[in-house]
Amino acid sequence: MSDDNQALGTGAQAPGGDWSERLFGGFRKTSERLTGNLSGIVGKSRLDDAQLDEIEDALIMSDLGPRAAARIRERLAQERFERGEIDSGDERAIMEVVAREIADILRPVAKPLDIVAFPRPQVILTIGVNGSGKTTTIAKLAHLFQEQDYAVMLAAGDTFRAAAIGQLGVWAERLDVPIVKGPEGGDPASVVFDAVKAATDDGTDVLIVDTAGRLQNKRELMDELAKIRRVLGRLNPEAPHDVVLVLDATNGQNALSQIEIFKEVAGVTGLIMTKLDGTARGGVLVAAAEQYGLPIHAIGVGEKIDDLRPFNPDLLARVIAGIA
Ligand SMILES: Nc1nc2c(ncn2[C@@H]2O[C@H](COP(=O)(O)OP(=O)(O)OP(=O)(O)O)[C@@H](O)[C@H]2O)c(=O)[nH]1
Repeated sequence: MSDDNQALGTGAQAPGGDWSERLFGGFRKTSERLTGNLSGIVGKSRLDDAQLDEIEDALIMSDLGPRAAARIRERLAQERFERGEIDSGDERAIMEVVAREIADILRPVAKPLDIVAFPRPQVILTIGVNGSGKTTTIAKLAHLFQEQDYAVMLAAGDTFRAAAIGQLGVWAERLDVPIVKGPEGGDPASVVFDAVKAATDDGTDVLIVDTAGRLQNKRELMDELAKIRRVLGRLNPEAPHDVVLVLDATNGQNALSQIEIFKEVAGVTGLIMTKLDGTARGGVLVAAAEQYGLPIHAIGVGEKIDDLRPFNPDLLARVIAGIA
């Protein structure tokens, strides 16, 4: 088992330079944007109200969202009050405060996806718009659970597009995990029914279900998910145990409206944010945590099978603030 995946399962930080280097590399653009936005402000004058306003605006411009920005501003104002004056020229001291508040925002939502369902299988429904990285994330999760010695099965519940079924099939073959699929245009609920039956009969620990993410037709999506839930419930009243929304960080604030919609139509129980590598919009992770308080299970920082990282709030906060 790799350190990365062990860490994801336990929520702890894995040792080893490679792990952190890749995480830092992934978040480089986000932290550069944040520090870039702030560097024109801090160090200019005393940390007065006007400057705090500018810092708040810069945090909003860095995708952290108005609520997190207001919290950070408040914390800076408080520290200035308590400690006398934060030297505004001391960028490091300011970024330490920023990181502390971000960590406080992220800590309550850090929750690894643990396999605890009894009876098995634990059914994880994955949802998200096309292109969010859902299929890749399913593969990464399957790999992670395999590494933890769980028996994994996939269900190709996105019967809307042949490509989606095919892509998941390729991953299943590569990972050597069984997959249950139906014909293109078939009934997703019937695929899910077959999958739960097969997983139960085989003593599978985790069943990861792909679903179609057609947000353009909310009603249809809602009906489809409701039907999947009904069918699942018939076989196992506890299922689905998890409804994981996969979000693409490069969508920035749009990712937040997706949370809003999917929460309403699908009863989201947790988030995985992907493509945090190579985007300057990683601040949206903080906005999502602050606004919705939904558990964040992991983050995607690349296209490779082990590019799913644990959600480590303290480390992430420092990485985002550029002081890790
Ligand atoms: N850089 C980066 N690319 C990613 C990440 N996760 C997924 N991708 C890529 O994003 C693209 C879309 O990923 P998919 O997994 O196919 O997304 P999907 O949501 O299933 O999309 P559809 O197949 O269109 O339904 C692929 O090229 C993936 O390799 C990530 O964390 N980082």
